[in-house]
Amino acid sequence: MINKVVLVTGANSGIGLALCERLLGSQDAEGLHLCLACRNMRRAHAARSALLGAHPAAQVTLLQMDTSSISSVLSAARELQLRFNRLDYVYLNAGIMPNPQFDLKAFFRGLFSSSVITMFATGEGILTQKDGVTPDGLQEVFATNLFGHFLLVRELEPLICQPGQTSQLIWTSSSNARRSAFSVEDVQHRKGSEPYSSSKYASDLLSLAINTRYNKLGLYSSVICPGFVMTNLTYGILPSFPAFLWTLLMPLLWLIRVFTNTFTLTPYNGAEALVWLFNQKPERLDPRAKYHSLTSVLGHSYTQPRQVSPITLSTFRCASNDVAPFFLILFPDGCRLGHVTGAL
Ligand SMILES: NC(=O)C1=CN([C@@H]2O[C@H](COP(=O)(O)OP(=O)(O)OC[C@H]3O[C@@H](n4cnc5c(N)ncnc54)[C@H](OP(=O)(O)O)[C@@H]3O)[C@@H](O)[C@H]2O)C=CC1
Ligand SMILES: CC(C)=CCC[C@@H](C)[C@H]1CC[C@H]2C3=C(CC[C@]12C)[C@@]1(C)CCC(=O)C[C@@H]1CC3
Repeated sequence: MINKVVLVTGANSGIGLALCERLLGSQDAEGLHLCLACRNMRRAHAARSALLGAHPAAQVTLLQMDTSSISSVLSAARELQLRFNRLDYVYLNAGIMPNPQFDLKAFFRGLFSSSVITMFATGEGILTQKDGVTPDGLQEVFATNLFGHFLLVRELEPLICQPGQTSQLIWTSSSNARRSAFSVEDVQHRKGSEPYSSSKYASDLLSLAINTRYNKLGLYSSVICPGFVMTNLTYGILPSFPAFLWTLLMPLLWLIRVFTNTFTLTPYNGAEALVWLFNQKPERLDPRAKYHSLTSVLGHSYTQPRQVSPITLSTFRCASNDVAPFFLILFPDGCRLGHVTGAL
């Protein structure tokens, strides 16, 4: 019997896969149906086999979905409506940071500056990316990390906004999300060099907007920060730095935990806040909090809500006028897909 249906995007590796493992290993696993939404079916099958290897009785199904493609998201949403009559949790986790450029000079300057801890906690000032354009004509990072997920949410309304039932959306955001990287004049960050940071900030805003509009329909949205986790995404930041060198650096990375609890490092620890939210009553959550996966010096992982920082909050209030057009783009009444993409 199915009690809860959980959809996870980007579930075939890293934090998404660790989340699936942890959910299946938890006490509430009975009656859980996990649907892994992945763009690459070969990797999706490998992930499913690994999960079933450890939990042979688990209900794990696969769904092909490329969040950067409008047609793929639309057909995945249609397929979900055929397969399920409700979705209890939707983890919007798939994400990319393409062609990252690591500024070594800025890194060494940062090491000897007062902002060293912020640099390690957020990667601020040392990372830029070169974005591409998808066949739909959208910016790749924006389309993958934000827009495809937003479109999915809109298309899944019949499954996630049902009378007498609550559903949760949980976004994997980032400590790299920065207000200053986001502009309503350039929502997709076409002109800048930090599309990743911008897309993650936009997901924080979008989650707030979703709560304003959908809470009355029983749909709740939260954002989490997994911390700094060693995954394919982070290995890509220093491509000339082979994985075994990262392994050699592990003692140093553990040591850095003395200064910042954001070095969660393993996908298991990074998934902490995602698992924590699974067990919460969404009505009791603070919609303005960001839930952080943190790990102590001794390796104990825990979840901590952090209010959106005062700077961001006050900027958000001051910026409510310039943020409004962003929401208008996202939530025009009776909006049709063509209007949304056309407006962008
Ligand atoms: N690692 C870290 O330190 C941090 C990560 N995050 C966020 O965590 C999330 C998970 O990343 P992480 O586990 O680190 O990295 P991984 O690269 O291991 O996982 C990313 C997942 O997203 C999938 N994905 C990428 N593009 C698409 C697409 N177009 N359609 C569908 N799926 C896609 C990947 O699939 P495929 O295998 O096919 O590439 C993969 O399954 C991301 O949103 C990332 O931004 C946030 C903060 C820190
Ligand atoms: C000693 C040593 C070699 C440390 C690693 C330095 C940097 C490569 C990392 C320090 C902080 C990291 C970080 C990220 C990437 C790698 C670092 C810059 C992210 C930006 C990865 C993606 C995110 O969403 C947030 C991460 C914040 C911290």
